[in-house]
Amino acid sequence: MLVSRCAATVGKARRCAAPLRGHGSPWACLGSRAASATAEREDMARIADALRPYGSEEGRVRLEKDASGRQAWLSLVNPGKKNALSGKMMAELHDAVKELREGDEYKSTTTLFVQGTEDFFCSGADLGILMKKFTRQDGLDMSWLMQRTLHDLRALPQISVAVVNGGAMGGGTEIVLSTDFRVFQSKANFRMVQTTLGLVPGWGGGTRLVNLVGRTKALEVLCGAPKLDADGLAELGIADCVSGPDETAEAAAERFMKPFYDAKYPGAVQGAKSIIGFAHDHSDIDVSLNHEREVFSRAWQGEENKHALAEIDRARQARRAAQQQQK
Ligand SMILES: CC[C@@H](C(=O)O)C(=O)SCCNC(=O)CCNC(=O)[C@H](O)C(C)(C)COP(=O)(O)OP(=O)(O)OC[C@H]1O[C@@H](n2cnc3c(N)ncnc32)[C@H](O)[C@@H]1OP(=O)(O)O
Repeated sequence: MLVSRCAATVGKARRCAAPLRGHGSPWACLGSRAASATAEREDMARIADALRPYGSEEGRVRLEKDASGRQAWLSLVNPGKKNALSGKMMAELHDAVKELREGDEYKSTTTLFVQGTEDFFCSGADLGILMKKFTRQDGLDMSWLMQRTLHDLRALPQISVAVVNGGAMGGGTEIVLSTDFRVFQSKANFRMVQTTLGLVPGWGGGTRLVNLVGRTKALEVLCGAPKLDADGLAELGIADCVSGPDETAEAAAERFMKPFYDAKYPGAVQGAKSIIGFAHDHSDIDVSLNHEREVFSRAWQGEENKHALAEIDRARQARRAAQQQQK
C-alpha cells in the first residue's frame, strides 16, 4: 500500500465551504483553507515518494526552459511504451509542477508547453506496472495525486498548452484536458478508452471533459469511447488549433501561443488567468468577485499599470508636440 490520504484535510476543506456560501465573512475561512492546502500538499508529497520506486530509469518527465526563461517545456518521455506514465513519472510530474509554481528559475516563465515525443503524446498509466502491482488503495492514492497535480498544473500562473503528436489515450487524454489550450497535429488522435477497460477517468478528466464540451458531448466521448481525429476534436471544442498537414504540432503550438509569449505585461496576463480560473471553479459569485477585486487591487497602480499609463502619456505628449509643429 502506498499511503492513505489525510481524512482530516478533506473534512476541513468541506467544513470550509459553508461560510463561503453567503453567511459570515469569507475572509474568516481563508486561514483554515490555507492550513488545509498546506496539509494537502504534504499528503501529495508523501504519495509521490511512495510512487517513485514504480518505474524504470528510461521513463522520465523533463522540465526545460528557453534561453529567455519565458517559455517552458514539460515532456513525458517513455517512448518504448508510447510515453505511458510509470509511478516514478507521476512523482516527477508532481515535482515539475511544484517547480513551475514555486521555483525561482520559472518566475519569468509566461508559457508552458506540455508534450510527449514526436510520434505520440501519452498512452496513459503504465498498464504493466500500475495495474498489475497496485492494490485498490494504491489506485486511490494515485488518483488523488494525479488529480491534484493536474489541478495544480491548470492553476499555474503560466498559460499552458498540450502539444499533441500521434495520439493521446486514457490518462494521456486527461493530461491533455488539464492544460489551458490544446493543439493537435492534423493526423493526431484522442481516445478516452477508460470504459473499455472497465474503468472511469481517475485523474480529473471526466470532470474537465464535461466542463469543456458539455454533458451530451461528454457522454459521447467518454461512454462511447470513439477514437477522435483532429477535425472531430476541433468540432467538439477539444482542439483549439490543428496544425497544417505538413506542420508539426510544436510549430502550430508556438504560433498559437505567440500572443501569450509576447504579452507586454505578463503580470496582468497572470492576474487575468487567475480571475478566470477562480470564477470557473467557484459557483458563488461573491467569492469570485472578492477574488477579482483582490487581483485588481494588486494591478491598480502597480508597476505594469504605471508603465502603461506613462507610455500613453508620452505618446499623447508626442502627438501634441507634432500638432503644434504643424500649426
Ligand atoms: C488509471 C489511469 C487510466 C486513466 O485514468 O485513464 C489509464 O490511463 S489506463 C491506460 C489506458 N491506456 C491504454 O489502454 C493504452 C494501451 N495501449 C494501446 O492501446 C496501444 O499500445 C497504443 C497506445 C494505441 C499504441 O499502439 P501501437 O502504435 O500499435 O503500438 P504498440 O501497441 O505496439 O505499443 C508499443 C509498446 O508500447 C506499450 N504500451 C503502449 N501503451 C502502454 C501503456 N499504457 N502501458 C504500458 N505499455 C504500453 C505496448 O505494450 C508496446 O510494448 P511492447 O509490446 O513491449 O512493444
